Amino acid sequence: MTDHHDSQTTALWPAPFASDAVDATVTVPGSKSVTNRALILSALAADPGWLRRPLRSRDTLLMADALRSLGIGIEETVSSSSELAGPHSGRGESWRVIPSAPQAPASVDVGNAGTVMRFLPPLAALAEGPVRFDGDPRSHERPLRALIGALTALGARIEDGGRGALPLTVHGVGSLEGGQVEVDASASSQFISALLLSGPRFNQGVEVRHTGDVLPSLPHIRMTVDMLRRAGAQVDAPDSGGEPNVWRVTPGALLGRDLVIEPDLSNAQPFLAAALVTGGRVTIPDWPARTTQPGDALRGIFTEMGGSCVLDERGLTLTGTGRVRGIDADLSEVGELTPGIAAVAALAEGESVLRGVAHLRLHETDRLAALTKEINSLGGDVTETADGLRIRPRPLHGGVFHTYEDHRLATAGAVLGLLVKDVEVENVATTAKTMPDFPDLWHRMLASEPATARA
Ligand SMILES: O=C(O)C1=C[C@@H](OP(=O)(O)O)[C@@H](O)[C@H](O)C1
Ligand SMILES: C=C(OP(=O)(O)O)C(=O)O
Repeated sequence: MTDHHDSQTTALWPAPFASDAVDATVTVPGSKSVTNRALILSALAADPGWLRRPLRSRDTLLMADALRSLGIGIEETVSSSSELAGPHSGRGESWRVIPSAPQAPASVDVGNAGTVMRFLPPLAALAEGPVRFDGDPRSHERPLRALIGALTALGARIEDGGRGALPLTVHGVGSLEGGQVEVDASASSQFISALLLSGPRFNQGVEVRHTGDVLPSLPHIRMTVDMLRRAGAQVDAPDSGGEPNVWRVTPGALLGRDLVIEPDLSNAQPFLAAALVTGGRVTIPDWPARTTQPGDALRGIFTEMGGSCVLDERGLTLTGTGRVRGIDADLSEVGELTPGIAAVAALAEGESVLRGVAHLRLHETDRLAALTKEINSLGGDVTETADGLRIRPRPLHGGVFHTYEDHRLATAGAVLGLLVKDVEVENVATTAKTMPDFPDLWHRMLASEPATARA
């Protein structure tokens, strides 16, 4: 939770107050997690592939730029064809990825993207020469030690000054031996996803054994396994009859694919929350019938908190009654949903306890400390527990909601502002990490125009 004082980060956005129940259709942009996995898998493929309707945000542009600096071709095309854009979106963007062996020397800016700082070092180990990684000040504090240790055990040489963190340099020799490795991924599931994604290209493939006592964000590991299999990789996983806590990827070529990126269901959260807390109705088009995205759990969570959900050919529609119930929930599988759930819980009728999310202290900011401080500064009653938050609703008042360069803090502040007059969200532009159009989509939702994001 560091404070920043330049003019952009201190700019205040008056969060719109909802004088009526919202009633809107909101097309949300593509999934960050799917886009960045698709970029890695296409970069490692044997032939060119396409990403249709990729997310274009800070995290995905950083990934694309990093891959380009490693010699991978990524061409962006915009088409007005409604076929590519989908029925609800006016434009369609496609990225064509032309794979090649990763080139060094290269330099990678990871920003504050967990997916870039974790998924790219294993791929960089396949280059011949040094690849330097650095990023925002916060990236130096985010966990990386267990991944550095695992990659070193698999044959990579990594120079990190013993910090176990960024900045670091991966010195590749053109290939990586791979094989069996142990990793404690209790700080981030992304360590496991990182090793698996490049695993098909290691000489011996990879067998990853998680040794920690907890493992967060399991759906994100399932997403990795699912996308690897769709790209032609052979993967054994605990879910498909394998040993618990062990994942195995066989060496082999990956297919270049033509992939339509699903909407980001975690970024649908603030819009669904708006329907819930105002007693309105919001439809998110193109909600997938089957998905590994953790945001799909919102259907159950927001139903338990008082909404009702219908998934049909129009997409997912959440209808609220205006009454919001507190919840006692283990969010370890869906940690990235915590800030949005905390905002709704602060507006509920009863107490909430959110558990299983101690690792959020090492996300974009210390999310448990930030949510506690900011909701309490508006008059709330939030206390941190060892692994989460206890939230007792109180009448809230306006004030500045600081966001600590965390996109999900900014969207949580916007949800509070719907029911609390005069909330000002500091640095709403930080939503650009995963949803640059957020302020526009939010205003359009409130104006009850069907809102359309850049696809
Ligand atoms: O693999 C991914 O795409 C992600 C995994 C999760 O990370 P952690 O396991 O570090 O929480 C999640 O919070 C993050 O937003 C995206
Ligand atoms: C934790 C998150 O991001 P990252 O990919 O940077 O870990 C998030 O988006 O909530």
